Amino acid sequence: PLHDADAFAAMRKAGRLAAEALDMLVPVVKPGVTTGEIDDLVLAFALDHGALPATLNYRGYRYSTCTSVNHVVCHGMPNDKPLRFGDIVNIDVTLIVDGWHGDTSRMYSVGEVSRRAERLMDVTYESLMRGIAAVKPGNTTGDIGAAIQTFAESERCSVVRDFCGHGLGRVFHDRPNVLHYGEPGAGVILEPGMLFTIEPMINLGKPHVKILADGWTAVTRDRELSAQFEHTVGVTETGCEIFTTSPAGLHFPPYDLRA
Ligand SMILES: CCc1ccsc1-c1ccc(O)c(O)c1
Ligand SMILES: [Mn+2]
Ligand SMILES: [Mn+2]
Repeated sequence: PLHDADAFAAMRKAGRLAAEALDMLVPVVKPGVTTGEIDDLVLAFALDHGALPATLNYRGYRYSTCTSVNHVVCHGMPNDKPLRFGDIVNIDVTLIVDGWHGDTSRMYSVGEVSRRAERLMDVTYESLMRGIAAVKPGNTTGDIGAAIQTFAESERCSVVRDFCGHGLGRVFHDRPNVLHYGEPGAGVILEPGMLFTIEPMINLGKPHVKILADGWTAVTRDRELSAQFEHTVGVTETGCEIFTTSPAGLHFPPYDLRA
């Protein structure tokens, strides 16, 4: 049977709103703004649109976003520290719309950033898109991970192993786990109707991560830069549909704010 049309319609709505929240932040993310202010804006955006952030009070996490700066790999907590010229920051938003989850994250450049930071963000975005290109019925989650790992490592970057993509829908996290590394043909066979995220974290240095004393913040052990992009996708009869594409075409930096 065709994949569940009602679920896809609901996921399009949730995914689009989460992408619009990230678009809204493009003119906001600049030197001097704090990640706490960014978090407040996303909560207000969600409430203004009748949505709720999925991370708020999720497993004791008390924020509407994750804001992961420079060598923070993921789960960076919003705080009162101003972003600095030259920082790169991942902002991760999951919005619940009519009970359905749209989960997406993007990188933002604060002012201008180094060529190596630019290259890392480009490699990470391309890694995500290579993973998405592997999504079609009959392929497996291992094909997704192998595509990401092969490309990232061909660019002399490394893949974080400690966190993975995940099934979602009316719940935030479900099976299958979607690893960002692995062997072709391994894992779960993809079928039309499956809903999951792909959210590779790519490091300039070694893959190793440690969790800070706050119990959330994951950082690279070697303190080298890390980047992440995340999309929510649905498997169709012929491939997949990306639910979290930027309606404004603002996929990755440097966003041309001069426009
Ligand atoms: C901070 C929210 C959270 C807490 C435990 S895992 C997690 C999280 C954060 C971003 C995500 O994209 C995700 O799938 C889970
Ligand atoms: Mn996310
Ligand atoms: Mn996720």
